[in-house]
Amino acid sequence: MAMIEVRQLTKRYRERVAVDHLDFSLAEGEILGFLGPNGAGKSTTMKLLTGFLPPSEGTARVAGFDVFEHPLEVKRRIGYLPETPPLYPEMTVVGYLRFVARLKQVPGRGLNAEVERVAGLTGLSDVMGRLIQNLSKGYQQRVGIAQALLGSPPVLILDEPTEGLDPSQRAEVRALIKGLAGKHTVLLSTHILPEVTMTCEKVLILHQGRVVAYDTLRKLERQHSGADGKASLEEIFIRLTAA
Ligand SMILES: Nc1ncnc2c1ncn2[C@@H]1O[C@H](COP(=O)(O)OP(=O)(O)OP(=O)(O)O)[C@@H](O)[C@H]1O
Repeated sequence: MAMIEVRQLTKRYRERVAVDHLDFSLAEGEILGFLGPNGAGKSTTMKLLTGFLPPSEGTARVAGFDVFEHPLEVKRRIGYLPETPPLYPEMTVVGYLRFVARLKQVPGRGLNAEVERVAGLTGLSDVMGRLIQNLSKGYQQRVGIAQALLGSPPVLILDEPTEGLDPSQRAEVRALIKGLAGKHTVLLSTHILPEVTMTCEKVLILHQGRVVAYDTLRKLERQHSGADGKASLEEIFIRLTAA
């Protein structure tokens, strides 16, 4: 069974078509690099998949549940890092993570251990008592990733998870995401193409709401290679999103 299955998914904001008859699916344990220039429709697709927005047309299923018919079943199976993480700046890191864990119905007895587990994974253990508003942007981003991982949901939807991180934090988060493969199904949106090359086997490139490439990275590179050798993901991206 596909863990994410999107069929003819379409979203219009008045006359603007943000997502245009999108089709893709992800098998269990796959990581899909979800790419596209600014305004291509990535965040809108992620909001449709997580039930934050209703579609204009088409269907989306997560773990076999229709996103719009069974929103609670879907939300229980998804960890979502939106473009702007939903943080409460006046809370401490530990207070916030415990709060989200309760919202996600992590059982009371295992709650502290689960908070510690995600804090360890995201490198937050040393800042648990600090107020979120006093953390650097990179650490705030880690808190956003940590809340998505709470409860170990089978599907993770990460909208630019390394945004605002410095190069070493970025490498850490990349390794973390790579480590999620196999155990979690991950939809990963990013503008950092080497990140995709390092973490994803499969890539989907959106342009003006439509799919312009959807394949394994290896096949795309082969397909776009010329006499001068193998095309890089960056070259492929620029070529397909130029118009
Ligand atoms: N609430 C809204 N009302 C009207 N138009 C919107 C709304 N949200 C997004 N759009 C438009 O829909 C299109 C897709 O936007 P979206 O944010 O999904 O793109 P994106 O690929 O995530 O871009 P970025 O990489 O800049 O985050 C854009 O043209 C955007 O202006």
